[in-house]
Formats: sequence, structure tokens, C-alpha cells
Amino acid sequence: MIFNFGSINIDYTYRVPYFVRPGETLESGDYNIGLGGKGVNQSLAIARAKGMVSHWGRVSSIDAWVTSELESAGVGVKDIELTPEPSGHAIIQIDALGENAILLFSGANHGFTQEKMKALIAQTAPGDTILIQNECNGLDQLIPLAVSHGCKVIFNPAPMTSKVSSLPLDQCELLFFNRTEAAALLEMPVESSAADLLRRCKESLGDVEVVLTLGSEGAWYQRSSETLFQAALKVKAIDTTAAGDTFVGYFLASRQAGLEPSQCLQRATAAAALAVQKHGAASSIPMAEEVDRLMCQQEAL
Ligand SMILES: OC[C@H]1O[C@H](O)[C@H](O)[C@@H]1O
Repeated sequence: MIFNFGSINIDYTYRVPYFVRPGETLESGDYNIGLGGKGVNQSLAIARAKGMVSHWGRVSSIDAWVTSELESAGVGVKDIELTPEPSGHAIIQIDALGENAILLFSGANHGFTQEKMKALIAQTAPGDTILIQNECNGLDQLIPLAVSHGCKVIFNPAPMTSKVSSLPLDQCELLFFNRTEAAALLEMPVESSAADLLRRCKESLGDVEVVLTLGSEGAWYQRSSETLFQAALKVKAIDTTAAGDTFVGYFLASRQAGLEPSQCLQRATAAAALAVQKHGAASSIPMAEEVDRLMCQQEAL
């Protein structure tokens, strides 16, 4: 079981010709309201990949439908708290190239108390896996608590903020970064090569496993002296929202099923390629059968 301490957002997505500029009023001809949040997207991706996941989160009681939707997708929901505060939400612009720009309101995602975090960790057993992104509060308390309880911490520091560098990252088992996140954390230029970013990761984080995702280029995996690369599939992206979350969820479900890192990379890459061809966040995450079909087609090429 993966315990995912993760955000729950309501996403308001607007398609625009380009991202709105300072002082400008820009009209969008198309919008959609859907389920999102890096936490929820990753829980759904794990469940759709046939992994076992329980979500730890907070959402407004007005949005209680979220728990039913997660439960029917196979995500454990007993530790989702319904709150009087408003839900987290995101205003997402999707431009003509399918890229996104996201404005985030944390809402209930930032209401975790120390007592609540202790109670969540108390129900785990040593060796359990805890997945974390950077959209909930209290990570400076949760990560040390989880580590001292003997849990394996998997961290996707997205979105990257200045507080991430003060977290005990070297105590995590596995980190997922994209290029921007890795460069910010390692204080390197964003144009740095993957090789340089990975070398610096090893210097500052020792033997922590790292997955570096590079969007349409592909993804790297590094563990001690082992380094693997998986090229991305060539597809036409219409909406990249949640592609990274899909990648993380599929990678982790595959790892939970005992696949080798190279196979986890392959499956996660195929899932992300499908996600970018659909609109939305949670709604764009493919089912395992679609991913398996695409992988068979790729093998046949
Ligand atoms: O990674 C995509 C997610 O980022 C923001 O958290 C949005 O809610 C969106 O669903």
C-alpha cells in the first residue's frame, strides 16, 4: 500500500491562444471544471495502473463528491477529511501548444495539524511507503516523522518552493523532479544538461534514487552507479496538465508490482504520452489497459 499525503484541488481550466499578460484581459472560448491536484492525480494514476493506494487529504465538505469519485476509482479514502474551509483550487490556462500555466489556491490542503500528521503516521508500519508532493503544509514535520517511523518516503517536490531545500531530502528513498525543479533545488542553470543535473544530485543527495523527467525528451533514472534513460513517445500534445503526475503514479504502481526500474520508466512514459493527448488533469490519466495496448503497439514497431 502506498499512503499518499497529497493535495486535492478543483481545477478551473481555460483554453487560451497564449498566457494572459500583465495588465491584459484575455478571452477564453472554452473552459472546464474538473478534479485535480498533484496529490489526487498521482493517487488516481496509481489506482488506474492497478496499484494499491490510500489518499491522505483534506477537501471542503461542499466537495464531498471527490471522495466518491476516488473511491470508485479504487483509491482508499478513509483518511480524507471533509473540512469547513474551502477546497484547494487551481486556475489553469492551456495555450495553443498544450502547455499550461497554473495559479494555485491551497485552501484545505494547508490545514494539516501536527496531531493529524502524527495520527496518520501512527497507522503505518515500518517499511510502508509514503508519497508526498509539495502542495500540502507541514512537510518539515511529516518527512522526519515518517522517516523516524521507518517508512520509505518518496517525494515529488512540485511545485518547487524555497522551503524544499531545507527538507531532509537525503532521507528520502526516491525523488521525482522535472528539469526546472531539479535546477532550482541544485542551484544550477535551467539549461543544464541532464548529465550535469544528475551528477550534482549524486554529490548532494548521495544514494537517494532519482527520476528526472524532461517532458517530450524523456526521463532519466539514477541509483548509485546505475543510470537509465527512456525516450518519450512522439505524440501531439493538446494538454500537458497532470502528465508528470501520471508518470509518477504509473512509475510507482509498476515498482509496487515488482517491475525493474527500466520497465517502470517504459510504462510511465507510455502513460504520460496518453495523458498529454487528452484534456484535463484527473480526466486525462489513462487506464492500465490503454497503456498496455500502447506498449504492445510500440513493441510491434
Ligand atoms: O500537476 C497538475 C496539477 O497541478 C495543480 O495542482 C492542479 O490542480 C493540477 O491538477
